[in-house]
Amino acid sequence: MVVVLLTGLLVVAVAAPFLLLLKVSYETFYFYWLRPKRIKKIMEKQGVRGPKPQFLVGNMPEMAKLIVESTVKDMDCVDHNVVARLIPHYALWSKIYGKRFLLWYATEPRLCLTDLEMIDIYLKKYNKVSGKSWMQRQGSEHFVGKGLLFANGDDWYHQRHILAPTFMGEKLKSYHANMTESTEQMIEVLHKKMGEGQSEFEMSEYLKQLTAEIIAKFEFGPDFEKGKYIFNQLTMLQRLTYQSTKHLILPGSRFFPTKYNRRKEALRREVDETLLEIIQGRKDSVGISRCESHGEDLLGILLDEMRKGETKNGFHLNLKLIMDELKTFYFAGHETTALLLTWTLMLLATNPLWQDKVREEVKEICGSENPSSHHLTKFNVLNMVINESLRLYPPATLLPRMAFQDIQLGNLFIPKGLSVWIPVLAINHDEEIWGPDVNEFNPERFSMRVGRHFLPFGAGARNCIGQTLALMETKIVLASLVQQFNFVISENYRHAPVTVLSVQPKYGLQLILKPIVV
Ligand code: HEM
Repeated sequence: MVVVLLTGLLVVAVAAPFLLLLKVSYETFYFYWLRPKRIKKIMEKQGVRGPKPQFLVGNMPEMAKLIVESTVKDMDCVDHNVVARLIPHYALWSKIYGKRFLLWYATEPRLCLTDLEMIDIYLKKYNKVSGKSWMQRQGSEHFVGKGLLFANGDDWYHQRHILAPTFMGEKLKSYHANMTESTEQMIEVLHKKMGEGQSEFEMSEYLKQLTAEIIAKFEFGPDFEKGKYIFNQLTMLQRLTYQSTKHLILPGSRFFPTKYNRRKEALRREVDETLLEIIQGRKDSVGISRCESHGEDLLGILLDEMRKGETKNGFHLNLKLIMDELKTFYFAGHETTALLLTWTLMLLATNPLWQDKVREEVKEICGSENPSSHHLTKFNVLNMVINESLRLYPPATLLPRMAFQDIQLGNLFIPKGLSVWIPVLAINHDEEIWGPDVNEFNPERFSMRVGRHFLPFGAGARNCIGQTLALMETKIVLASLVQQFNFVISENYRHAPVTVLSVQPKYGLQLILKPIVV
């Protein structure tokens, strides 16, 4: 009996690793081969086709080649017809296969969907059974971890619930003073440099620094200088991650000890250590002062929430998640707002009539006062200009959503595991939607209510949580700038939009500023 038992145990001990290996191999095979094949077949049956994918890399090499070719040269003039330049693969494949086609991001099939009614239903009704795909999450894990932007399911729901009040009502208005203060400081620097004889400024860099400071104050309050240091490191991490995305396509490649991976790991550790230092400082000062609150900034709000312990639903905010959230909000809120400001300034500099209109409106509403929260709701022309800028150069060029279960969208069946890829940039430049002047700067088109075809901040429950904050900041900065300066585009400006996660001016934005004398 004992011998049989021992033999049995031995067989299990020897076989277990093989069984495990078999299971892992099957799962990998299923994930990388069987499931995509199944999805391809289902989509083909519905008449949805696309370019032929290559083994493991899908259509990525072709996409990369097309983008390199389309962006190698600057544009001849300030032309907003940018779809063929920024997403040449969309321009090419939508012509061959129709606007609804299937492309392969490595082994992940993505359905390009431009049907506005379907998009509306998918984003609004199916937000609980769709979300960010494995590949997207892997690509961003190093710099934002498991924060709101890449969370799914219940995790996303609880985080959103905790964070939403930070962006509402009086809380939102309380960020106003910091925004004005930082904007004034930037304007002072510009005036000072003009006093020293400088007239041309590379504004995208100024705006990046300004928006980083504003978001650092929003997240870290009195510790914002340390926050800015963390953001610098995060920006480097983001760049490295972008450069190394090409390695993601190989299973397990993020564990390879490559130069990128080692550097990424060192930076990630440095960011986490500095964050922990700030957090410990906060906890210590609460302990010493016996104060109830950890502060009014995002970090304080999150630490207070952690102290409350588990929510009714069993969700517990922990230190790691707080750190992920702080990184997430920088990543989601910094560059997006800086780019909105940059492109809007470029559009105003190249459209002096609209610049004057905005200035007149700001003068009428604010007089010589700094723009404040009660002024912001009265801006109309400025709103139209901002919307037109978001349409022509949307900071978020696409919305990706993977279906986590089979979904029937009207006459279209979306199988579990298929990523839906909503090309916001292409929709924003679609002549059928916007009319023959689609590639012109015409803010007048936003004098009427905007329909569901305008998605700069997404739609449904997973829309941008920071949109009101972003718009408040954008209005304060733009109104303050037009109050102080007249600006024209410099002859050194080269119109060369490129996509590096979002749409950027490749060589920055060179403007000639002239102070307005009152
Ligand atoms: C012009 C500026 C901005 C634009 C154009 C923008 C755009 C977007 C879009 C399109 C989404 C939806 C993404 C998707 O559906 O996959 C999104 C989500 C998000 N945004 Fe923004 N954003 C901006 C500014 C901000 C700011 C200032 C913050 C925070 C301070 C922020 C935080 C977030 C977060 C955390 C999410 C994820 C929300 C969720 O999944 O529940 N964004 N943003």
